[in-house]
Amino acid sequence: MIPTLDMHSTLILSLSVIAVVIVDRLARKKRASGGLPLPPGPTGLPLVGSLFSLDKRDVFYTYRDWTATYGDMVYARFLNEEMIIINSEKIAVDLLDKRSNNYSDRPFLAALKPYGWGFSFADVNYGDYWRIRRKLFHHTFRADAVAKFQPMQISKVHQLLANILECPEDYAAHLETYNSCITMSIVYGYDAKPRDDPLVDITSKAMHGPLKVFTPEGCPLVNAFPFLLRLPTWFPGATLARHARASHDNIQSMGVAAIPYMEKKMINGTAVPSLVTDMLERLEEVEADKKAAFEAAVKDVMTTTVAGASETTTATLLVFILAMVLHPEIQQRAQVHLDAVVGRDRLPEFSDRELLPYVEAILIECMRWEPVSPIGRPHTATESDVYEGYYIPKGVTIVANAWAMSRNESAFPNASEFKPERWLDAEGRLTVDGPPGFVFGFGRRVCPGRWAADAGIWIALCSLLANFEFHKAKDAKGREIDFVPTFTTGFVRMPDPFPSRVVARPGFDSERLAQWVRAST
Ligand code: HEM
Repeated sequence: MIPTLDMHSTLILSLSVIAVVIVDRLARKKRASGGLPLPPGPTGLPLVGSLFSLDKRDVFYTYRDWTATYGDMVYARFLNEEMIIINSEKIAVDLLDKRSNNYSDRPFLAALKPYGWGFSFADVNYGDYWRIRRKLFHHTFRADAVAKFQPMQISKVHQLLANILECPEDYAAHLETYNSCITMSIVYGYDAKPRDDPLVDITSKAMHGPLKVFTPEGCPLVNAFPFLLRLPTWFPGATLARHARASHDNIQSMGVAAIPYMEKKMINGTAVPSLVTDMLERLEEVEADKKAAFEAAVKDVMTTTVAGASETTTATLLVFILAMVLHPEIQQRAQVHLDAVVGRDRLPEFSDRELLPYVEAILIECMRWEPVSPIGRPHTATESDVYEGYYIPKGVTIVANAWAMSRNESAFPNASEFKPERWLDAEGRLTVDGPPGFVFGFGRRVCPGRWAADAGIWIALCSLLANFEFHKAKDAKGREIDFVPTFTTGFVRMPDPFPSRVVARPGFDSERLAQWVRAST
């Protein structure tokens, strides 16, 4: 949510400037469209467009509701930003996947650099600058490279189980620590403490908050009034500038926090394989005059990785716990499967995965049921285009509404229900080989961290199910507390805290865990 802005005095002046810009842009578009119509959409108000029609918390509801009136591809304007919202997976695939040479760019975000997020290759324009960074990232995170992280992911899962045994009510914080520890290990080879680790804390502080300004309703506002980001922080009403400065400082601290650790490890020869060591090996092959650019790209990749991984995986595991609390029968059924395959005298391993289709279906259904990235990341059209007779203007922001796609009743009957069986045939075999495409985005910008994410989520989900039960919390009279789930807002959406109880399954305690861990190493 955008911080409340004290900007009435500047608003009128700025609106008149925008009015000129809008009139000019619309006139140009009319001329360039060759008479073809824009996709249908709400008319909106003069100047502000449809900005005030959006759901205050979750814009994807409004976007989806527009489908009933305007169809699956909706054109809307927010201030001077034009947007095409895609509510169907087929259209998203047709445009963002099949015509990815035209739809791989990102829209301009005025807040990006002032907030300290200039490092993020997830947000830069499509071109060589992005390509170099994505290639470096891919080198460490491609499907056939991530298996090398499995032993580390297993050991972090053991820590997660120990943390939850010790303090079950703090499971959300333990999940966040689990994911941060994995990311720190992959990026820096850093062995984070299971609790209160300084580097994890710095990272968490840097990641929380700024994501909320990079929202579809936030961006047009900030893009239209970029000077608000640059006001002196002492200026009355300079809330946005203060937020930006704080975020910038936090990102700076995060960027340098791991360096002393890495230097020490390098000097004494104890650095473990990581993205950084991978990159340093490659640095040796880089020509002298290109080394500085390569190092800059590596720094961007490191920080983007930490950012990309920061909330998404935790959010998915929280959705899983929510689903288990709401559906005890599904939880029990999964535990029967787990007990049959893993037994009750060891911890789950990656090699169990193929034998656990029901657990796999739970994971896929978690990702479909409440997509943690409900509107993905915006793309933009590099050149004007035509789709099914509609004109798509160059530079228009394209939003693929994953949440609407997850609610497609013809693909997912009773879509708002959590039903792992939708991914299984009558014999209990999986009918798909992964979550639906909209979960991880589209085309050349599709999430490149999905294989690492998938492994980290699967082993945690499986280990938690095998060893804990998830229930609704009880009131003073011992009755279960019913609740309606609510979710955070922003690019990453996760369940708000809900009344729950996590208890170890019979026979599982710290002694047993220590025994199993010893036996598995
Ligand atoms: C459940 C977990 C995750 C989900 C649901 C998710 C989802 C997404 C989505 C929807 C996008 C935008 C795709 C598009 O533009 O169409 C994205 C981009 C990205 N993700 Fe993920 N992600 C997850 C985990 C991760 C992890 C663990 C990492 C890092 C290790 C990561 C790194 C990135 C990066 C770097 C991009 C930007 C790609 C680019 O612009 O070229 N993600 N992710």
